[in-house]
Amino acid sequence: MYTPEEYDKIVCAEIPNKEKNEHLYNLVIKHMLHGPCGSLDPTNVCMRKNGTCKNNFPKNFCEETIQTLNAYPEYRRRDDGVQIKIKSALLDNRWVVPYNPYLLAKFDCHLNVEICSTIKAVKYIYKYIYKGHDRTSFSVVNNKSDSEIDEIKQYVSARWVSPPEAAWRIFRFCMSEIKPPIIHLQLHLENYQPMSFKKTANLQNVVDNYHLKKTMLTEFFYMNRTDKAAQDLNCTYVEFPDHFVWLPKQKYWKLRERGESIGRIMTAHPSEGERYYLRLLLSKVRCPISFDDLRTFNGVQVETFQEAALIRGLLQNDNSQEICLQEASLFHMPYEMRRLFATLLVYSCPNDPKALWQNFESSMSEDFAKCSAMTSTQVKRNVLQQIDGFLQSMGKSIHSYNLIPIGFSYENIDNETRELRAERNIVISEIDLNSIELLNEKQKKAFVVISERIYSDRPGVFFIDGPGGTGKTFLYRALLADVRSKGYLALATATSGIAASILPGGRTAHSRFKIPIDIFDGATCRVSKQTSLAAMIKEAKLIIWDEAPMAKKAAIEALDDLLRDLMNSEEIFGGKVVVLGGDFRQTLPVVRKGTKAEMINACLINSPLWHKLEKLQLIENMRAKLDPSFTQFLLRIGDGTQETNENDIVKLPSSIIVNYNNETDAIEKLINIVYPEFKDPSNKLYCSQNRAILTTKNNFVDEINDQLIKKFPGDLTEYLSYDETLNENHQSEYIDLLNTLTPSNLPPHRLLLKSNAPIILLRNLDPAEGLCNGTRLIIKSLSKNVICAKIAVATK
Ligand SMILES: Nc1ncnc2c1ncn2[C@@H]1O[C@H](COP(=O)(O)OP(=O)(O)OP(=O)(O)O)[C@@H](O)[C@H]1O
Repeated sequence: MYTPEEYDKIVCAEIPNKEKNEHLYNLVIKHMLHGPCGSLDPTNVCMRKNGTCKNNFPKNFCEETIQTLNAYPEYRRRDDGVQIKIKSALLDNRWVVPYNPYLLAKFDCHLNVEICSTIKAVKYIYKYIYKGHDRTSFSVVNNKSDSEIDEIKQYVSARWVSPPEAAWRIFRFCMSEIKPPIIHLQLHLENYQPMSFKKTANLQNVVDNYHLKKTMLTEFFYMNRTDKAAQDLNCTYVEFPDHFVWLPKQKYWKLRERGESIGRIMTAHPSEGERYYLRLLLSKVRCPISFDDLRTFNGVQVETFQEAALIRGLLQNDNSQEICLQEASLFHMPYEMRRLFATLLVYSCPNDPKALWQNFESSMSEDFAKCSAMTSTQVKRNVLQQIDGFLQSMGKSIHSYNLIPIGFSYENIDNETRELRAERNIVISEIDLNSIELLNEKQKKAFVVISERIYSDRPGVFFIDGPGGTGKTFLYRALLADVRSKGYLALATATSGIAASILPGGRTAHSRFKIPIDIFDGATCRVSKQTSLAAMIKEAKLIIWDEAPMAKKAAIEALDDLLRDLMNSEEIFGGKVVVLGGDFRQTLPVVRKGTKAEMINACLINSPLWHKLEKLQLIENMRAKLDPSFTQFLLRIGDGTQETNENDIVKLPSSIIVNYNNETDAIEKLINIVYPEFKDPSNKLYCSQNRAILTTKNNFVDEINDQLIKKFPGDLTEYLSYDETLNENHQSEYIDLLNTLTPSNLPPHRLLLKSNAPIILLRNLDPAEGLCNGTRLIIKSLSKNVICAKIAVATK
C-alpha cells in the first residue's frame, strides 16, 4: 500500500457517523478513544514527566490522509464538530486511535491498526512479524501490606502460554527457523586456514594431513578445477552454496538436489589488508581455480590481492580517470576526448585536474594542431574554450578546475552563444517539411491557426489536446520545420527528456528555460535579461512545450512570468506564440507522496492560465489506424469510461494478453513477442531500438533487462560500480548491502552490456548536442573504462 487512498480503505482515525453505523460508533467510543490526558487529565498513565502524552495525543486535525517521510501516515481527522463526552472531557477526532472498522467490529476490543508499508526501518519487520504474544505481569496487592515483591514469581505465574505453543514446547519442536538458510563461507589467505587437532597429535602428521587442510574455500577452488557442473555454472564464491551443499564431515561440496541457501563470506575489515582484498575478489570473480588464479588478470599474475582487485576495477583507483583517458586516446577523435575530459571533470572529480590536462592536452589538441594557420596559443585557447563549452552545458565552468595557465589570455565563449549557434544550425529534415502536405484535417486547421499568428506577429497561446497517437508530435515537427525553414528561431521543448529527444533540437523545458527542478508556486526561471539566452528566447517566433500536462502548473506559470518579464509585456506569455500540448490521460505531474487531490491541484488545468489557452483538438488516431478497437479501448481507459469490476480493476482484451504458466515463463514469453529477432541471431537487431517493454517499478526493469541482455547476441562486458560508505569504518560491514542497492538515477552495481544494445543516458552531458537525461543510445564498442555509443532516436 503506497497511496493515502489505499490507507483510507484500511485504517480510520475518526468517530463514525452515529446514524449510519451505530454499532461501529459505539465500539469506537468504547475502545478507541485515547485519554483523556494532557490538560484534561494530567494524571493519565500515558503522561510523561514533562507533561506530554507519550503517544502524542491529541493529534492535529487533518483534512486528508498524508504520507510522511519514513513514519506512520498522518491519518484523516476532519474537524467535523463531533464530540464525545468521556470522564467529563469532550473528545473529538483528534483523540481517536487508528483502527480498522472490520477488525474492531469483529473482535470488539482495543485494536490499534497502523500502516507501516512506507517505513524502511528493519526493526518494524521484526516488530510486526516476529512480535511474540502480548504478555502482562500483574498482581493484585494490598497497598497497606508491605510484603516482599518477587518479580520472578510474578513473571512465572503471569506468563500465559497458548495451548498450541504449549504443545509445541512440550514436543520440543523448533521455535524458530531461518529460511532460506545462510551459509557462512570461510575466508582465509593461502595456508592460513584454521585446523583443529588433538592436543596429543603429532604436529608433523597434522601438517601433512591433506584432509585436515581442506576448507570451504580450498574445496571451492577444487570443484572449479575438476567438476564439470561447477565449471558450467561459473559461480562466484557467494553464489556457490545456491548450487552445492557443504558436507562438513567429508569436507566436500556436493551438488544440491533440493532447497536453496544464501552464501555470505565472513567479513573482513579493510585494516586486515590482504584478507579484505581476497574477500573482495571472491565476491566478484567467477569460477576461480586457485589463489594464484585470483591474482591473475588478462594473463598477468600480480603479487598481491590488492593489486589484483585494482586491475580488475574492483577498487577505486586514484588514477582511474587517467586510465580512462588513456584508453580513449587510442581510438577516439580529439573532439570526443575533449567531451570525455569535461565529463570526467564534472562527474569523477579527479584530485588533480591540472595534471590530467597536462597529460592529455596533446591528444585533445590534435585536430586544431594540424591546422598550420593556428599558433600554439590559439590551439590551446580553442581546446580550452571547447572544454569550457561542455562544462557549461553541465552547469560548471573551466575556472573551477585551475586549467588555464597563469598569464594565459583566455576569453570565455558564452555557452549560451554556443547554444544559439546550435539552435540556428538545426538541420531541417525534408520529411518534416513534406509532412505539412500530409497533415490531416484537424492537424491542418491547427497548423493554419498557429502559423497565421506567428507570421502576423500576433500573440497566441494554444493547447493541442489529443489522445496518444493523434499526431501531436507530427504537427509540432511540421510547425518547427516551417518556421525554421523561413529563417526564424523556434524553440522545441518537452517535459521529459525522451519526448524532447524526438523533436528536432528538442530540450527539456526545465533546462531550456532554467526552471528550478524543485518547483514551487511563485518560483521563477533563472534567466537574467542581459544574457544571450534571454535574447534567444525573445527572438524565438515559436515556443513548443510538449507533454505540458505532465509538468506542474508552477513550471508553466514560471515560463509565463519569464516571457512577460523579457518581453516587457503584461500579455499572457509576453504576447509570444506558445504551443503547449499533451494528453491529460497520460502521466500527470508527480507530487512525491502526494494525494490524488494534490496531484490534480498541481495540474495545468488548475492554473489561472488554463482558461486563457486556445484549445485545438486532434481526434484521429494516426498511430493505430489499423486497430480501431484497441484505440477505442485506450480512449475509454483514459476517459475513465471502461467498465471495471468491484475492485476498480479493468479487464484487458484477451488479444493483448500474453498467456503464461509461471513468472519466469511470463517474462520469457513477453520478450519473445516483443523481440522475436532474438530467437534468430542472423536477424538485424537494429529494429529493436524502436520497441520497448514498459513496466511499473525499477526492480522489474532490472529483472527484465537482466534477461534481455543475456539473450542479446554478442559478448557480455561487465561493469562494476565502486560503492563507498561515508564513514570508511563501515565499509566492510555495508559493502555487500550497498552493492545490492539500485537507487533510481544510477545504473545497477553490476551493469552487463553488449555491443549494439540500446542504452539510456542518465545525465545531461551536453543538451545542445542531444545528450540529455533520457537520450537513447546504441552501444558501438565497449572497453574497460569507456563506452562508445551513438544517439539512437534524436535527430543528431
Ligand atoms: N497526418 C499524418 N500523416 C501520416 N502519418 C501521421 C500523421 N499524423 C501522425 N502520423 C503518424 O502517426 C504516429 C503517431 O503520431 P505522433 O507520435 O505525432 O502522435 P502523438 O499525438 O504525439 O502521440 P503521443 O501522445 O503518444 O506522443 C506517428 O508514427 C506519426 O508519424
